[in-house]
Amino acid sequence: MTPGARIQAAIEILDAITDETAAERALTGWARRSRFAGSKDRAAVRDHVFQALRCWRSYACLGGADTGRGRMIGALRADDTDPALLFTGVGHAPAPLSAVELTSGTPAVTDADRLDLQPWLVERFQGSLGDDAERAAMALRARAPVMLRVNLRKGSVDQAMQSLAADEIATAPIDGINTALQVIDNHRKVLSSAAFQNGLVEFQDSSSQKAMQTIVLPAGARILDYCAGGGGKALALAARLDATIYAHDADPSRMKDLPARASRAGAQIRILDEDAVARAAPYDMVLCDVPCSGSGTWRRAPDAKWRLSEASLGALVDVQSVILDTARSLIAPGGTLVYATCSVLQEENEQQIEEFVRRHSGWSAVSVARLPISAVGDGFFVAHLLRE
Ligand SMILES: C[S@@+](CC[C@H](N)C(=O)[O-])C[C@H]1O[C@@H](n2cnc3c(N)ncnc32)[C@H](O)[C@@H]1O
Repeated sequence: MTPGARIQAAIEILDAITDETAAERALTGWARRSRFAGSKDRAAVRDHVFQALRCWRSYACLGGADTGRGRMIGALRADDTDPALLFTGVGHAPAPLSAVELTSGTPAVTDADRLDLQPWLVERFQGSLGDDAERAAMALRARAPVMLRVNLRKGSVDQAMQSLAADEIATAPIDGINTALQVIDNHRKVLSSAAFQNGLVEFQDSSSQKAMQTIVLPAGARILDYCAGGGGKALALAARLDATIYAHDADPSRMKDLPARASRAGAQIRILDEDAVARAAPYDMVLCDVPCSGSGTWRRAPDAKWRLSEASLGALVDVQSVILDTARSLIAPGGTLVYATCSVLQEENEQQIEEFVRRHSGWSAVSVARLPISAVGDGFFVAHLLRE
């Protein structure tokens, strides 16, 4: 496909997303209809679509229209590229710019347009992040880094870097996180690399790695990952701690890849259903990596930034507090409840912790940490609650 044809494909997919089709579904639908597109074409079209989703409002301003076409015109202008170079009408490229399109389009002015946030969320985002709000919102407008966690049970960071390099994947260590490697080049080769296949590396954002490193427990401790999902956090704990690790999720299908991931990593993780969770209680530590708005990770899943509503945020906050209250009863005296979100919003973070401590006597927050959205990590929140 020519660069222009890729833009035209992105325009069509963005229009489908505007019509309420989920981004992944719109991309898959296009790929299925476009057998002529090679893997590089598909990757390039996906990149266009995801970048336009990150900058949905500001690109529409720059392009002068709230449409897929307007957004792709805006995307090129944001990149200091003259859209006329690609909107040629030749082959499968988009039609040339009309007289109106040539003169319309202005830089974003309102906070919602400039920061690429929903208008109702701007104040809450600013209230939650204070002086960091502008920088954080801008960081969410750019592509996320690709991060790996080195499984130190399988080898050192140097060995991981060498093994990945042998598969033509360039990586760089991250200061202050002794397991994190940023993929600099060829990230699409990681899945088939020897280092990944042998369990020496796993995909995991550096903030999640850092948050899991705050958990220190003696050998033999019993840990429950209560919202295990794909098991990324449980695997990070298994790689560091000589503990017995259990995993549970209200939706067991979310854990379907966990046995294979654990076996690659050489880790033992026992999956428990709801009854088994209660039978195996109490635990020394229960990790609640709760469902959340994902606002710290919106550059990875940018459509979630536009799907969140005040009502759905409120429902998430309710689910989070129910999970906290349930997990509390599973913890042994002297044990810890670790609460984590990949959100930067106070109502999902500090406020949840304050309200939990207010609701339940005998519990105290012994540490609360916010990890910022940065060039090397997602926004993350982790709090340790001690059962006295
Ligand atoms: C943020 S994700 C977990 C991600 C996972 N820890 C990881 O590292 O890959 C939240 C998970 O919580 C699960 N969940 C939602 N409500 C729950 C509940 N009431 N009890 C337990 N798990 C729940 C969801 O199915 C989802 O898999």
